Amino acid sequence: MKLTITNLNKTYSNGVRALHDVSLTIPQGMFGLLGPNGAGKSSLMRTIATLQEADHGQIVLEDTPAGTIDVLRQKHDVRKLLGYLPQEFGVYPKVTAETMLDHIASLKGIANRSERKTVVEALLEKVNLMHVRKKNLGTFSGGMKQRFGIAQALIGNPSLIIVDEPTAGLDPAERNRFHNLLSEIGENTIVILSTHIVEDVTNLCSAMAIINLGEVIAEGHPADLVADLQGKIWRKTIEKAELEAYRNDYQVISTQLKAGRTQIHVHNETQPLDFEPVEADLEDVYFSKITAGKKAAVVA
Ligand SMILES: Nc1ncnc2c1ncn2[C@@H]1O[C@H](COP(=O)(O)OP(=O)(O)OP(=O)(O)O)[C@@H](O)[C@H]1O
Repeated sequence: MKLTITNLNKTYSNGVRALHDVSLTIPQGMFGLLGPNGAGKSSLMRTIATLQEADHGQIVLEDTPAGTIDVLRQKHDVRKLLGYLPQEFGVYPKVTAETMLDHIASLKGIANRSERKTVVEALLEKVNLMHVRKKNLGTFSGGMKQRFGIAQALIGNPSLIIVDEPTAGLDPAERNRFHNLLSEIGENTIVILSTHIVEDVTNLCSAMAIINLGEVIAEGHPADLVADLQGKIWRKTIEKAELEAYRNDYQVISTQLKAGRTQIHVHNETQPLDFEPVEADLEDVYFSKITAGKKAAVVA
């Protein structure tokens, strides 16, 4: 399977251009869509999930059991293959996990009661919620709700799974548990993970894109994007008051407070005076792409 997005555009009625000529090729496996708040990630996820219309452009899902699917037109066919965990996943607080999953399974077309029971129990085991299956969803922690969310997304063995910012607000242990869960999802599946957390992509994704202000600003394998940046990231500890001057002279991609002083990373082809080299990581890739965009925006 392969998902190909071509020149997708969306401008909301208030004039916000959320997607601008977005073109992406998303292969099987875990794909990370990384971008800051407001970048357009949810708009793109909702469009792929057939929940909102694009103004123009194309999305095609190839090599599915049902052949090639035109996502923007064959919505019903997409929904049969789709598992979706939206950013705002509301749960009915007074319903138990087991009852809610059973209900969603029946909505997804599993009509046979005992088959539903088997499916629901297997999923509750998988997301480690079997012991709380009789508890009301309103009593669940953020992490438990997200694990419940992934359980409902997995009903019916979807081959296209979209999870929109699933780890925002989770503590490190829950995030780790969620990562393990996602990484267990089958290999014959496309999983699109939308996030603003670089670590999510570092840990999980074999392919990725960075989106900002509705545009794709980088695409590729995380390791290749990091390799492209090696030898171009430099570090220096400065006084906070000097920051503005450094910003004027260099592409400062990130700042970090260390023992009351400020450590900056800059992106530069050659070593600036008094800076030391840094081994680049995906965070440097992300910030160098995002700040390059910002600089261009300021100049324009
Ligand atoms: N229904 C809407 N009507 C008008 N503007 C919208 C609507 N939905 C989103 N936007 C705007 O479109 C832009 C992209 O929003 P979107 O939610 O797709 O971004 P995002 O990357 O998912 O960000 P976040 O992480 O904050 O959810 C933002 O400027 C947002 O305010």
